[in-house]
Amino acid sequence: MAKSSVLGYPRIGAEREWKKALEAFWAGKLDQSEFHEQLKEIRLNHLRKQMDKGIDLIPVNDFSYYDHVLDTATMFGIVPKRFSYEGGVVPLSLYYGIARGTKDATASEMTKWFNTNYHYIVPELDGAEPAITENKPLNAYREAKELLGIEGKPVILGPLSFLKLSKGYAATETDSWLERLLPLYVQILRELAHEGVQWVQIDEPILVTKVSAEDVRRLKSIYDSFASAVPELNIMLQTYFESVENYSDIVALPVKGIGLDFVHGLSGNLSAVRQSGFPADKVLGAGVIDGRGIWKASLQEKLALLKELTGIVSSDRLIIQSSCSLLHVPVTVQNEKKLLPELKGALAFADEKLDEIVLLTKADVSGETSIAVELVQYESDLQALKQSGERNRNDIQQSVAAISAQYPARHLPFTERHLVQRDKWQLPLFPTTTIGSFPQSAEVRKARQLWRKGEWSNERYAKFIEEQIDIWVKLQEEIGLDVLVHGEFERTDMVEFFGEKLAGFAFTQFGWVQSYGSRCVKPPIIFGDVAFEEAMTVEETKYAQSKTERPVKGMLTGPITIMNWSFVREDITREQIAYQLAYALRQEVEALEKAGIGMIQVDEPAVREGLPLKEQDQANYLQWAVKAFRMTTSTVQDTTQIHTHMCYCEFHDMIDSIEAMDADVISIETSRSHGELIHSFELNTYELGIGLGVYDIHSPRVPRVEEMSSMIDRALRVLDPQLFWINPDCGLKTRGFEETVDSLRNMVEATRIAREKHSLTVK
Ligand SMILES: CN1c2c(nc(N)[nH]c2=O)NC[C@@H]1CNc1ccc(C(=O)N[C@@H](CCC(=O)N[C@@H](CCC(=O)N[C@@H](CCC(=O)O)C(=O)O)C(=O)O)C(=O)O)cc1
Ligand SMILES: N[C@@H](CCS)C(=O)O
Ligand SMILES: [Zn+2]
Repeated sequence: MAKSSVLGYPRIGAEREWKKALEAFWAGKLDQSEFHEQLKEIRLNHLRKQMDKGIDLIPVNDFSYYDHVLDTATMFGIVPKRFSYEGGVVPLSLYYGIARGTKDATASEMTKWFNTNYHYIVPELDGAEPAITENKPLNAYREAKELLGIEGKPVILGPLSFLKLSKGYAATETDSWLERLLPLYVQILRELAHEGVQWVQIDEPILVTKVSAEDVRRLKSIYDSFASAVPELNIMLQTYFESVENYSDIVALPVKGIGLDFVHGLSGNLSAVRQSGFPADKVLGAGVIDGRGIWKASLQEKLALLKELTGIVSSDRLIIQSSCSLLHVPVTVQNEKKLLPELKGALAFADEKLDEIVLLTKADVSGETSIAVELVQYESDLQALKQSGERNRNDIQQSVAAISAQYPARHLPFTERHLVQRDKWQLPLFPTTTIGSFPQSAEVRKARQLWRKGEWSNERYAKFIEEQIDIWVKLQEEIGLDVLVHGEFERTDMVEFFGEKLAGFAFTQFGWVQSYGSRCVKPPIIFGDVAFEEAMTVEETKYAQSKTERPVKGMLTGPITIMNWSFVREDITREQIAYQLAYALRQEVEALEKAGIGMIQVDEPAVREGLPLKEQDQANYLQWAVKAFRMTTSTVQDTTQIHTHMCYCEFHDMIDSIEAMDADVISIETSRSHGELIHSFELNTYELGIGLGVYDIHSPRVPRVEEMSSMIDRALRVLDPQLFWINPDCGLKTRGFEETVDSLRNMVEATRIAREKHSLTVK
């Protein structure tokens, strides 16, 4: 008989109690033992929930105090050299220091977890002396067993993925690093086996990306050594987010189970299983319930899929599970009270996905009739959404089809636009600017809360926002910035804000997901056709511009980012959704221009994260993503300067596409990866305006002038000084007031020094 499982459960809690505990601890409002107690309570609640729902194999060690990749690194004593660490259990202060930076040391780089909006802390191997500091999976297993009687399934990030996601070593050192790490993994697994653990889930998501022959060899040697060290342990080699490359090598590995994604890797994995079969001595972890989407599954379709799979793998060798960890979806639909019934009826978050998994397993164990009622209910819920008027707006569909039939372009090419814009704007060498947001202080959030509750009128709230703009326009002038912003005080989140004003979106009340550390996002749901209804940003931008002679940049979130940071409908393609968004946002760009705003930034930080994991799908995605950006921005006059901004990922492999977006200026995150992006510009030419972020905004640490000067000097060795801008890495909404002002003052000072140094050499 099939069993049920999930690959991981959200950490944050239905009311974000995890986030609140972390932030209270950091703020000194919880002492360490209270903090541990609160987190334990949250962890146990999550395990209890899975047990009560009837999940057979419940994951443990998926919980984290910040991030599971950081946990793996610290479990092996891998701590960046710049922190003082002399071995042993990594204390919480150091753990959070690595993640968030300290007064004396910068934080580790943070980057996207594959193609999701979750960010992990990149382990730095350089100079590390790996040694086991504590067996975290074992501790988690013991806790679940002793306190709840749960026979947990420890989850561990596998060695190949861990190495591939780390930095600080040369490719030629991969084998020697593997040799150092393998005995540690073996020791962890031995202790688990000794404890009587039955199943261990070893995550190797890297296997869905292009894997070299060398890596396949490494994979074999890793799992051979595990098999000979702990033959009694059932290892589920788990993959997710796409279909595996090298199916036949993977299923030949000496492990008990192979976990495959039959949602996001459906066609590849299913055809591999169909063509090559599945080994008779192994268990198939069938990821049939979407771990990162929010829609109810069609149980009928899932049963048909499972029927096909059980034709190849007998039920007793099948585990019905989520396609990936449920970390990427909100906790429960149950508390949502404000959604349209046809929408709410079609949603499934983490807890509802547990129900779906249990239902499908029940159908396998007791026959389809045992879930007959649910089968009918699910189909009727999905039908109701399909028929919603919001999904069937012919006017929008026709306009978007007409506009997207042509390839959008500005009137003049950049080289000519650049000259016209130089004459118009008369900016100094190395213009300084910021990315858009200024600190969202407690006062700002409180004001918004009061307004949302109806305790503040629209007028009072608008007045409050204007006061914030006043303060920051003055401050920006006083600090000496050249291109100002209004500060985005009216915005909760850069996606949610726009979604709330466009047609076709819905918003949950509690649908939070972890983005990085304690920071969460509440992705909007694009469930209908998207349309512009009224100007969204003109009032605040115009107001800020009225308060200064210096240019104020208008600030929008781009179509691809809005799409990638929302949960989207699945009845039309992502490309179609992107064009609908682009058409709506173009109307906002035009409204800003009409209101006299001559610099407009269209942020696209999430372009990279939407890049398909399979190389063969990437060019097509980039082609329509670039087209959507150009649809948004290309109808403006030549003198109007279009900016864009990107952060949070590696961009070196997509510089050509970034250039094809044809933005007059891009500001791009560089500093947290310690300038690695600059190296890419040594290899690629980039001939549009560019500001490389000169300081990391994720850390409360105020960067020194010399640090920024050296970033600037390094960048100017490879970039055209005439096209170079100076700015922070990203928006400043998460920072405090004083550190922001001090950091910007230092940035302006570093710019002054650079201008002095370079003014003679630049014509
Ligand atoms: C730039 N990034 C973004 C990503 N994805 C997005 N969708 N948006 C992004 O901006 N992905 C990549 C990066 C990730 N970076 C961040 C940066 C910062 C945050 C963040 O600060 N998140 C906040 C929540 C933001 C928000 O919507 N705040 C609301 C308040 C909501 C709230 O907490 N309300 C309280 C009551 C009010 C109070 O007393 O504070 C409640 O409901 O209890 C607002 O401003 O009104 C966070 O706190 O985690 C996320 C990703
Ligand atoms: N304009 C946004 C971009 C964040 S990626 C901000 O400044 O917060
Ligand atoms: Zn950013």
